[in-house]
Amino acid sequence: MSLLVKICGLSTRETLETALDAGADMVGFVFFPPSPRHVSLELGRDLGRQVKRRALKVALTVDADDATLDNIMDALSPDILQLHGKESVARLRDIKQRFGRPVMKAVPVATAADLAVLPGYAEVADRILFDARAPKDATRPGGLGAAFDWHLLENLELKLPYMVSGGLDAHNVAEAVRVTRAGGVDVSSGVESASGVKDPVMIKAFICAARATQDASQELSVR
Ligand SMILES: O=C(O)c1ccccc1NCC(=O)[C@H](O)[C@H](O)COP(=O)(O)O
Repeated sequence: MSLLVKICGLSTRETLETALDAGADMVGFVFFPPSPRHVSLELGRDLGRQVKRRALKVALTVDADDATLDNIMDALSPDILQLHGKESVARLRDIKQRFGRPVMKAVPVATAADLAVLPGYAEVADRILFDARAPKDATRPGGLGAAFDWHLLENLELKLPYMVSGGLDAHNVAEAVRVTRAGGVDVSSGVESASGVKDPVMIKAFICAARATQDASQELSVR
């Protein structure tokens, strides 16, 4: 199974095209106004049309209500709903039933105790995104460019696919994959020249570095 690469927080046609051309498997759009990467429904509709099924469209929300999700579904028609707030297992079940899309639940990680929520989410979510737990005074629950201790996932046994995120960049993504054995990687800050400003060169470098981890593991497996 090849490594899934997600570029999150895309908000311009140019950088979206760069991510698609470079082979991103998932492109994430943030619908959370306090974020520097927030996209309006109109922009989300426009960027969504540009994807043209070249990658999976991921709508990222934080504790969004049904009306908000309805509007996002209409504008973007996302392939995956990424829930990055305090959504309960029951809320996940409700969202899946109501909107009929796969759900990726973000799980904030700071200590091993944070993994206690996994059994409940694993019953409903389609995928887990491990991210660094945001500081208490943070203005948003993710996209902060901070890594967590990947060794907390070293012995993880999870029956559903998971991605690792939080402070990744072209230089550390290989180590993150090696330690966590994640089937996917997700990045936002690590491909930006400034907060919310995606950098095409950094996007290409990240995807290249992520793909190289596959080549390395395939070489090992054929030896
Ligand atoms: O990216 C944001 O601004 C954001 C805002 C609110 C909730 C989640 C957010 N991002 C979630 C993501 O999926 C990020 O890619 C993930 O947290 C990793 O971000 P980074 O550490 O900046 O690479």
